[in-house]
Amino acid sequence: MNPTRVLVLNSGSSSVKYQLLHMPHGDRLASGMVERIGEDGGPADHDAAFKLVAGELTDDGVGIDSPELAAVGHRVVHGGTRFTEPTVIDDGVLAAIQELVPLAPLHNPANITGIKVARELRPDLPQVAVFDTAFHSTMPEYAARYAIDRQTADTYHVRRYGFHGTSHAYVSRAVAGLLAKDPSEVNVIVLHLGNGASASAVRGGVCVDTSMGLTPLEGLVMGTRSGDLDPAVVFHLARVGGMSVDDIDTLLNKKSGLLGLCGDNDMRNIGHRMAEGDEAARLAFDVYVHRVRKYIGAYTAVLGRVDAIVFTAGVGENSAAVREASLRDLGSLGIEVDTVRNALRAKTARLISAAGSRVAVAVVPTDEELEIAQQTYSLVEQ
Ligand SMILES: Nc1ncnc2c1ncn2[C@@H]1O[C@H](COP(=O)(O)OP(=O)(O)O)[C@@H](O)[C@H]1O
Ligand SMILES: CC(=O)OP(=O)(O)O
Ligand SMILES: [Mg+2]
Repeated sequence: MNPTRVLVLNSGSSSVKYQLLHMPHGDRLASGMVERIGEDGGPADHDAAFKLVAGELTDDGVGIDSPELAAVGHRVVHGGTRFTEPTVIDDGVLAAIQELVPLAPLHNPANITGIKVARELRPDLPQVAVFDTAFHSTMPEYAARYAIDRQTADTYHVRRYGFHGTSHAYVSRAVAGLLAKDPSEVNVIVLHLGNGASASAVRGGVCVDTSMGLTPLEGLVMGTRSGDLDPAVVFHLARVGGMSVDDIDTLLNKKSGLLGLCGDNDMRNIGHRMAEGDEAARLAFDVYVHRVRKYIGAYTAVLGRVDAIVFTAGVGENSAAVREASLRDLGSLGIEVDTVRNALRAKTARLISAAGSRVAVAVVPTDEELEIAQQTYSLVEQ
């Protein structure tokens, strides 16, 4: 009997999640999560978080020691142009992931820590990297290129890479299933609204544009990241504000977005504050939603025909208010939401569009861990 279990480590900017899955069906045997890394009440950093995770993994029941374990699958956020497929990690691959740290400073170091921890626990197992950037590698060059000097861009690898690709891939395929269609038949706008947030335009199962860029800073308003802004804001803050490049980096990545606008990066708290008439929370919400609407309009034009808009990740799956405000009065684009369906709380994939809506609107819980497990298993099974 070949081993049929896969352990998945998914570390994001503020959390580490793990799951043990039984393949090929993907039944979940164990799971856990460490959250609020670097915040009050949470572990100080990803090293501390992985110590906690390693402790749980060596406990009875989770089975890091199990002979049934076939591989460990790791979410790796930045794969550059080199990694567009799931990859077995050797020292050369690890060094390449390390070289990409400047392009994903909040993420790749944590992914490397996870790889090292898993290697130490099970040096005998294949460790597989599944890259956030991979699904976006199919973007046409005119979508991936920034309009700057080509030679400079090429020398410094400056281009749109896109992130959350594992989620965009999973969710765009799942929504096709919900519509009883093959992924190749549907054009989808995916809105991954978590702590990090990104939109993508997926034509027939292939990504043709996405909102995140060289790094996971561009695009939508996020928990602590600004998303799109005039690049001259950076020069202005340096020249007139006297801020260093590192200060500005920290400002835009960690002190902006919802947090910068109203002091709160959690959409739940923002909802409570809005209910009490808090003006700053209302403005943060309005800025956030306005940006989502702009990307829906942009990707509608990019795709030409849109079959489905799908919301996923913490905010997208749970905030009926964000979904409602993002799609309000878009009947001219063929988008009509059923307010009752939208307000229902559920943990399953579901349609929330009105019966006559030309564009289907759906909520699909993302499952990056299952997607990583499947990609990992199909690589090591051969
Ligand atoms: N019930 C809810 N209503 C509104 N927002 C929610 C709810 N539950 C979670 N969220 C939002 O989801 C965010 C986290 O999303 P998640 O996808 O788990 O983030 P990440 O994986 O990027 O760390 C939180 O910041 C919170 O604002
Ligand atoms: C790429 C990215 O932003 O990831 P996360 O949402 O986990 O921070
Ligand atoms: Mg996430």
